[in-house]
Amino acid sequence: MNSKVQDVRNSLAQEREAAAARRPDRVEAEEAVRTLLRWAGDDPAREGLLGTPERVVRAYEEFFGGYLVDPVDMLQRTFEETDGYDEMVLLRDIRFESHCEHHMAPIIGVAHVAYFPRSRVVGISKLARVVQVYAKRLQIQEKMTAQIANTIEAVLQPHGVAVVIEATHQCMTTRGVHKPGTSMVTSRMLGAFRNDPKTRQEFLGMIGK
Ligand SMILES: Nc1nc2c(ncn2[C@@H]2O[C@H](COP(=O)(O)OP(=O)(O)OP(=O)(O)O)[C@@H](O)[C@H]2O)c(=O)[nH]1
Ligand SMILES: [Zn+2]
Repeated sequence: MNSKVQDVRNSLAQEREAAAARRPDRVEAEEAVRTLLRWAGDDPAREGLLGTPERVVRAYEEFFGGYLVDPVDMLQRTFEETDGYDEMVLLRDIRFESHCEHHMAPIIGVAHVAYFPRSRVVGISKLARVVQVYAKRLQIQEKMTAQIANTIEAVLQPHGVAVVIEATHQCMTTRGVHKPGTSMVTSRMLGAFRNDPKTRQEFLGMIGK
């Protein structure tokens, strides 16, 4: 395993350990939901809300399940019999749901992920899985974009990686500044996508930009 991958792995393992140490138990988490229900002005003891803390805690396990998964593991199985395929591989319109770390409001959008294989290719679903792992955490879009690209680069060591994310932030559309219809676009280009304008153009053309 190369040292970049080892670095990514070590820091992820440390994050997971720290997260496990901080993690409250389920009873404590459910109590926190009751507190928020009272903060919203409602009565957690009324019939309709009795099961809500348990449901919210389960929903959180789903929304934030990405902390427990190692994205490096997902990219370990690669295939070498490609008959010399050395063009771009692009997975377009990977829909994702995330949550912003400022308001814990949904971020909903699509990611486009491309890479230029060196000698090995990865199962295409794994690119979508990497997006999903980083989405299922509290995020800002810039960081999520960089994490996806950096992980693919570190593990596959391709000639280049490009990630573009377009998303709607509900903290901007349903509260605060209230601007429905806005979307945020971020990109991270590495290797050939950063250095070669033609490659970058080809990629942007393929995702309709
Ligand atoms: N750069 C970036 N900003 C984000 C992202 N998600 C949410 N934000 C912004 O984070 C900022 C947090 O700003 P604050 O002023 O601390 O929070 P606030 O008082 O709730 O601000 P408003 O949303 O303007 O009401 C807001 O401008 C959000 O729009 C993201 O993924 N990237
Ligand atoms: Zn927000």
